[in-house]
Amino acid sequence: MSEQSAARAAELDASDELAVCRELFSLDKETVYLDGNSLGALPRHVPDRMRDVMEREWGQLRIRSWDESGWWTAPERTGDRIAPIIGAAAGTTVVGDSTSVNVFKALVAAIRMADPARDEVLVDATTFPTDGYVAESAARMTGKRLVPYTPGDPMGPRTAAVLVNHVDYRTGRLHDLPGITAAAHEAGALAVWDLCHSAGALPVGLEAHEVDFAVGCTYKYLNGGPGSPAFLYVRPDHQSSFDSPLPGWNSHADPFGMTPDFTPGTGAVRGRVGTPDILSMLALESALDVWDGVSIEAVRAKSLALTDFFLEHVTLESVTPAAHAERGSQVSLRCADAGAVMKELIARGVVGDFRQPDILRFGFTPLYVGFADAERAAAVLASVLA
Ligand SMILES: Cc1ncc(COP(=O)(O)O)c(C=O)c1O
Ligand SMILES: Nc1c(O)cccc1C(=O)C[C@H](N)C(=O)O
Repeated sequence: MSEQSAARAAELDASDELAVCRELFSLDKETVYLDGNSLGALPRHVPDRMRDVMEREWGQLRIRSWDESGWWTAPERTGDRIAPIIGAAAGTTVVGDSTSVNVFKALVAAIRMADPARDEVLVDATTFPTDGYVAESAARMTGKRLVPYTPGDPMGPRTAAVLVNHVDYRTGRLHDLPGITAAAHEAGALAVWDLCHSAGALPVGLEAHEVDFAVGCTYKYLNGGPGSPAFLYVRPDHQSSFDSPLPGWNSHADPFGMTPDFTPGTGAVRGRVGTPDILSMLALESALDVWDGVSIEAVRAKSLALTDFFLEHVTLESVTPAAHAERGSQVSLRCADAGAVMKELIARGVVGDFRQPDILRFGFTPLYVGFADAERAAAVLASVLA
């Protein structure tokens, strides 16, 4: 890579308003970390917070912490921290369970909300596998037919609901959330979005686009830590009719009434099921501090600039669209022997990942990845390929 590229990267880093955020994360100089679309980096302050959670809240206060340390309300409170990042209002988003489980809740609830005469459930033809598996089971359980959906396909009077990944995990293609949601509504159907690869990476605008349900994981661009709980969004005007297929005592209007009959709670709590995974939840809540004062628009602008820069400096074929409107926050390159090439990249300090059959995937997390990282990754890739 030329000195010119390095100088250009330095210039871009110098004028980057988000560059200061990198210091908030635990990273090492030897590594270019481009796998935040799989597991986000650790915000430096989280271990101290977790020490306090373990030693004081759990160790000393024990059971009292459900109230006194706010454990009981952590799912809604943490949901309210995520809501502005995905363009949602307070009280619409709850944190808990995995994305897979939340896909099940959202999709079955959407099917139950649709006209029962509608017999088709559409699922993104290139979906991340778990959504497809869950959708197949949800369709089978509700007596519907599962139909693969490619954005642009018509929806009609048979469509009950459509489930789409906002950003394709393999190619990094950004799907048209406003357009697909509007098309679903025009056809009389409900739209469910999987935001795993867009939450924290780009503006989503759930409320503005009247999305019915959305789910997403928090361990990628939201840096919640391995296996941190997912989120579930229910549109405000659907909340009173949201009929969760997994009602549990935590979604009951009066959990400690412990009555045999189920009366759903109001608002976001309906999306809860059982006892929340408090340690992971509180690590996530703490990790979200890095978003204080950060706008998702600034994150998007830097993400596009970073991926543009990287694309300009690589020679392999990109399967990630060149058009900004169709690009998430990753670059996926087609490469012969991609598995072995990625192994070598990692050995040389550039961490991305490999996806079957021939994809090198590089995730760009604007809060901690800079232009010098992109430049070094492209240079190391060129040397591995040579
Ligand atoms: C689009 C998408 N949906 C779902 C998941 C995973 O869901 P879970 O957290 O339940 O494993 C991932 C990544 O693992 C993903 O990329
Ligand atoms: N959730 C993961 C895990 O538990 C282990 C390894 C990777 C993951 C991932 O998140 C993969 C990711 N969703 C993907 O886009 O491929």
